[in-house]
Amino acid sequence: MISVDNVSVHFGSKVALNDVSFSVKNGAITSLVGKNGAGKSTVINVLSSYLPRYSGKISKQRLSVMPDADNLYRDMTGYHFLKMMNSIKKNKSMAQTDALLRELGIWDSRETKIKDYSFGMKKKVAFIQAYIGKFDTYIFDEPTSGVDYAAAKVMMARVRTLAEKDKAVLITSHDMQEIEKVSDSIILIANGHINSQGTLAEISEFLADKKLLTFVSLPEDQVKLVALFNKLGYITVIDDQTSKTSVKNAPADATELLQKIIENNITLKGFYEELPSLIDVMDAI
Ligand SMILES: Nc1ncnc2c1ncn2[C@@H]1O[C@H](COP(=O)(O)OP(=O)(O)OP(=O)(O)O)[C@@H](O)[C@H]1O
Repeated sequence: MISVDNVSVHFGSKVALNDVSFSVKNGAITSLVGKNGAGKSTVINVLSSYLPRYSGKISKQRLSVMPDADNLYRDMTGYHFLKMMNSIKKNKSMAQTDALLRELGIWDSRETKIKDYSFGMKKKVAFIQAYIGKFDTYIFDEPTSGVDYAAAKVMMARVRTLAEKDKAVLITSHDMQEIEKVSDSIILIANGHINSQGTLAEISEFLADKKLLTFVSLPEDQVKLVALFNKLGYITVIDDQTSKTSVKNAPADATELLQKIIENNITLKGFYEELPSLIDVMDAI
């Protein structure tokens, strides 16, 4: 668990974080999302104690932080470095490290010096270093940037395992689709302020006009369905290839609308709500 209350950070006259409050709960993946310069690294640096000067209150438990890929021991081999970290973290065996090296596809390069690794290979070593050991809270700053798709999937599955073990996990990423997929809670940061924190449904509430309620009808019923929606004053988006009709200004409770559809003898194959995407949210803040 991390609890950040009214934290501010100044770099000279520049206010990097302005009265920031949020929490990172156990058993969940929390993502910190914001544009370049929003304040994500400053949050992580202050949590990791790299920035000792701040005002406000931070409560945290034993923390493991993924290091910067360029801050690893350059002259050691990946394996030598991880063996050293494994022993510092008092792990009894290398089993977990070996498994991760294999899963992330760098087992065969383990005896190569870190300075001769590609950026993505360094990120993998940095991820493993943060992952091994027993901590309460884990911070992964852009773990998958520059990492191949297969390895990024492995990383995110491993991050999920930590949350399932009731650890608190904070990650950052510029990959909005990845964030949407993995996050239990999203913290939106903009210009050093926390804009909002919650699930995608919660943080996108202000974009209610972008929410769509989509109905899948029999192809022959679509014209009737569209006519009904128009009669009821709804704005529709029609896809006649898939027989999907979406309603833009749908009510929060669709019960009455469904009753009207049934009364008009229209057969539905399904209906579902489409939330605004995280990209829509980012575009709007
Ligand atoms: N050491 C520093 N000295 C002065 N200003 C700084 C320093 N570090 C960060 N800043 C400023 O603080 C603000 C927040 O920067 P930060 O690095 O936290 O952003 P970020 O969200 O991590 O961005 P990115 O996505 O580009 O990594 C920016 O305006 C940046 O210019």
